[in-house]
Amino acid sequence: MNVTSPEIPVVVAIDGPAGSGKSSVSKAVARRLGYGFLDTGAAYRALAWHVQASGIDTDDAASVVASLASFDVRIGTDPAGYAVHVGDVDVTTAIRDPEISAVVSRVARVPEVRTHLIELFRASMALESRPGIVVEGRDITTVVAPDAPVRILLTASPEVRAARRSAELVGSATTSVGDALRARDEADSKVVEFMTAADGVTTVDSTELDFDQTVDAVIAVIGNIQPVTD
Ligand SMILES: Nc1ncnc2c1ncn2[C@@H]1O[C@H](COP(=O)(O)OP(=O)(O)O)[C@@H](O)[C@H]1O
Ligand SMILES: Nc1ccn([C@@H]2O[C@H](COP(=O)(O)OP(=O)(O)O)[C@@H](O)[C@H]2O)c(=O)n1
Repeated sequence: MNVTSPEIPVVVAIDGPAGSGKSSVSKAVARRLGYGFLDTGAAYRALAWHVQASGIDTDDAASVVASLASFDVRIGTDPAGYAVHVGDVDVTTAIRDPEISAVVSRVARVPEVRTHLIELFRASMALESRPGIVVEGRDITTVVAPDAPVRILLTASPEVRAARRSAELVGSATTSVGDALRARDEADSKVVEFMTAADGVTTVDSTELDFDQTVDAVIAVIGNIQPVTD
């Protein structure tokens, strides 16, 4: 019998550049461990969607900040039934559109946006009812949850990341996907550091690993730090 079930869920913090496998690997890790899963990038994407749906220019920072008042976002933490809603609209698929990818960095660079969303992430982490939660993004290991017991930087070479992402986008050439990823990483890097591991953060490089090997590598890092229970 488990009489020591923690009130505060164990946080596994994972950061990395676009296409490194953060969402898919984190979701698989969460499923295996019976943990929750929080995709923080989805919140920034959902805000970019909301801003565009409201007819606001994503470059107009003051209007983007004002739009936070009507930004009713819900991101589930069930890794098996992952969905993102803004109000009543299911935007799970729409926020993956390359059109959103092209503008999301513009809303993510606004300090008031980051403060607002970080509060939402911390509230969601605190409310998690499973024994742990895998939280992935760009600044989880450094800003959102710097005290997390497990902190990982998931990387892969730019060529491999572009190839993986273009395989998902039917009809997109690897070179144009690679250019778009590079441009987004460059824009995001001006706001948060996620290309190199901060002190105490373990790097998992998936360039030479297949998907299952990458999940195993992340589980191994978690297992090294805290006992993994069924
Ligand atoms: N180690 C891996 N080997 C092969 N494909 C992978 C690996 N990790 C992730 N993928 C695939 O690469 C694509 C991009 O992964 P994703 O999780 O969306 O990355 P991110 O969230 O970092 O942008 C997905 O189709 C995913 O299934
Ligand atoms: N913790 C985070 C997560 C995402 N983001 C922003 O949100 C965007 C989309 O994140 P994402 O994780 O969905 O992107 P992918 O790496 O999956 O393509 C990033 O390009 C960043 O601009 C952020 O600023 N901080």
